[in-house]
Amino acid sequence: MPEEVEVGGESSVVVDVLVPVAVDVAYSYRLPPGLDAAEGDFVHVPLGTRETVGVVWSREVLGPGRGSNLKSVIGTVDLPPLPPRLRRFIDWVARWTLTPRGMVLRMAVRAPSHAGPERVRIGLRRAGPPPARLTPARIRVLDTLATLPDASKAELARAAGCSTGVIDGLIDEGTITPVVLSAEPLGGTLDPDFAAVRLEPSQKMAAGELVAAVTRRRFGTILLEGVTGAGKTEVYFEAVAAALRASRQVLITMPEIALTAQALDRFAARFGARPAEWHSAVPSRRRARVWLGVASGDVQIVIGARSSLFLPFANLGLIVVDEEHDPAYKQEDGVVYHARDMAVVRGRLEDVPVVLASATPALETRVNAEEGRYGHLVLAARVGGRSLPALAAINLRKTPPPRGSWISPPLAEAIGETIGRGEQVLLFLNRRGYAPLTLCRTCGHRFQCPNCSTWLVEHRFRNALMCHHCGHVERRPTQCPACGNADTLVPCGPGVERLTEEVEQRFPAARTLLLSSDAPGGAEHIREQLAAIARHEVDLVIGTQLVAKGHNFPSLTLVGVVDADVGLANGDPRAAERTFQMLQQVTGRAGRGDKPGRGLIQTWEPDHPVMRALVSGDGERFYRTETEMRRSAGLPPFGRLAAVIVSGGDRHAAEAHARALARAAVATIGAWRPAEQRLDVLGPAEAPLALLRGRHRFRLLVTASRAIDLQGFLRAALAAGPKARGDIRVDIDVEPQSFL
Ligand SMILES: Nc1ncnc2c1ncn2[C@@H]1O[C@H](COP(=O)(O)OP(=O)(O)OP(=O)(O)O)[C@@H](O)[C@H]1O
Ligand SMILES: [Zn+2]
Repeated sequence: MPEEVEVGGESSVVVDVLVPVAVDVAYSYRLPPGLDAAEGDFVHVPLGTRETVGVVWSREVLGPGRGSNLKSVIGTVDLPPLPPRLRRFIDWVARWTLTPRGMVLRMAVRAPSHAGPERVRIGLRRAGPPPARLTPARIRVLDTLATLPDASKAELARAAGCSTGVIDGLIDEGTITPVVLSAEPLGGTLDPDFAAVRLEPSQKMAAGELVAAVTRRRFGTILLEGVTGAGKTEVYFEAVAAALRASRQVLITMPEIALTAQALDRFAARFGARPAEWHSAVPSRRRARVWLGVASGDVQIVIGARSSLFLPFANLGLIVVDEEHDPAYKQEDGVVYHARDMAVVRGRLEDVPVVLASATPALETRVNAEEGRYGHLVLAARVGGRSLPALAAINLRKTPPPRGSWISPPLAEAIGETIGRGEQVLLFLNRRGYAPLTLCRTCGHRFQCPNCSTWLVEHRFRNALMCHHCGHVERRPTQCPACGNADTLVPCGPGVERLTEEVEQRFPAARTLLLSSDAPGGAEHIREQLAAIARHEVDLVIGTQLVAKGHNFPSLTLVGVVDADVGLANGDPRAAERTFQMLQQVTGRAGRGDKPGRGLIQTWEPDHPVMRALVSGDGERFYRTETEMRRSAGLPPFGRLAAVIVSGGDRHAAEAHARALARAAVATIGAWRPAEQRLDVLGPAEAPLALLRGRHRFRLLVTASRAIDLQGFLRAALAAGPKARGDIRVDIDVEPQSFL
């Protein structure tokens, strides 16, 4: 019984409990006699007519007679308390993003509610002699099983390229048998000295700085910038080793799930065991175990996607944000936050160093380093004396591809040469599917998404037209729905599927592989494919941005960028920076092994500053001009930006609300803008994606000097505006990365 509660029940303990729903306040509850809960504890509380689990955010003793009108806490929950630093982080993120605190809490506590035994896995093993009748499919299954022991039925069928029926037949004959496998361990003991690499002098210097930062145990952000293939990973692994030696936990974030998978293997090679993995594709029971292990300190290292920032580390010692420039670090739905920026905040609250690693840092990060807010370590050359790939532009105006194809003669020639030498080629096109647009040759009808203002993308393998924004799918008809003519529908423009078709026609002898995030089989399948590329079981890889970053394919010597202009056309202020980073990354996959590499960039605009910077290798100049442009326009990081997106099912209602909000915001400016400072409200304007998932969208943009309290202003402006009624929704995006 808590000591503050007198037996007579005169004074009482009141706790403020934050619940994981869309509210900002923590509700007050009375602790009934006999029950105690401290700050951070999980408790059952009544909420309206139901019961929910929340977290005690604060606790106080009230004088006699007070608090008696409050509802009581129902009971405590057997989970480790949420550490105070994580609670402060949740408060911070909520304030920064203008999200109700309960929503941020929800990201942090969703996992442990799924605790329980992990589902047993059933794997297959060879059990008896081959069957009397051996078909080609059966032989494939048995061969595949020899290399994939304990595979599940679905995995084996996919890897062997047959139906599960073939496997069932082999089970019936007793050749294969299913076995129950125990849950995978969370990760073995990591050994900081398991397989240390001999670092080169420049790596050694950088690693020394990082190790010193880990040993100091103080917050500080360090940009680790090194050209592609400079060996940055090995460098930050030294910092990880230092944290392990000091018995402190490490968080390494990756922008994409496919990258975490590859990182796990590399990690195991260096530290003797795999760290824990954390992202949406990890089964929920397993995620619950990781969450609990992180809270108890048993899990030493987590490699995860952005949501891993909200894990309850008991004893964090280091955060590494790999590929820190990657736009995928921005979460665009639910709580809208930038994981790289929030990693720096978490590091500050935990008082631990944060390492941002990239070959092409975000302009913001560069400026932070130049202005001394971040430390800056540079690896100027590739390891092992390897040279960076030689880059050249292919002017599509001068040497266009033949009609109906996408590979220009110079690129085709280079591909032929490279494969002829027994080396690998990567063709990069950042467009999923077969064709980005389908139209009727007779009447000009274009297939549009019924819910979004976008064209439907043809996916030929699935025989479907799909919307990449809302997931709408329809069958590709044989007749035009507008004019009724048969066989008049034509695909326009290339996607990776169409490019693959061309490649297979033009290089029939090459072993070709299409790597796309929407292929069936998910992360595990992609991991197998990446490994097959690294083992040189493939000559020609066609891929979207999935292959652009982080990977190390030793035999790859030619990267062809099929359409370098794709990302430049939209009105995004970061379009040039993004394109530069993406092309630098993808061409940086070439020449990482023993043979030198090259990159050929197909473009209609060879004189564009981005292409010039790439080809001349003068990234510095590009960054300088971009930085000056941002500075003179007052754009981030030299000014602040927030987008307010008003949406609703009814176009007029959404527009009217956006206008009223804009008026209220403009009327609020005066009170928030000190003399000499800039604070402006622009719009509303119809969003470029005017219709998304059936909702009409209008955007306001708020721009301000750095010194302005942008969040304070937004809060005041929203409070002064009309209440959102009906299905009208107002979403705030602080420091937007997307302007759609
Ligand atoms: N000191 C070293 N000695 C030998 N090999 C090394 C050394 N450092 C790194 N390597 C190897 O060089 C390759 C490239 O290193 P790494 O992947 O760390 O580069 P990176 O800078 O992270 O590249 P990117 O930014 O392009 O992903 C890897 O195969 C790595 O194992
Ligand atoms: Zn859609």
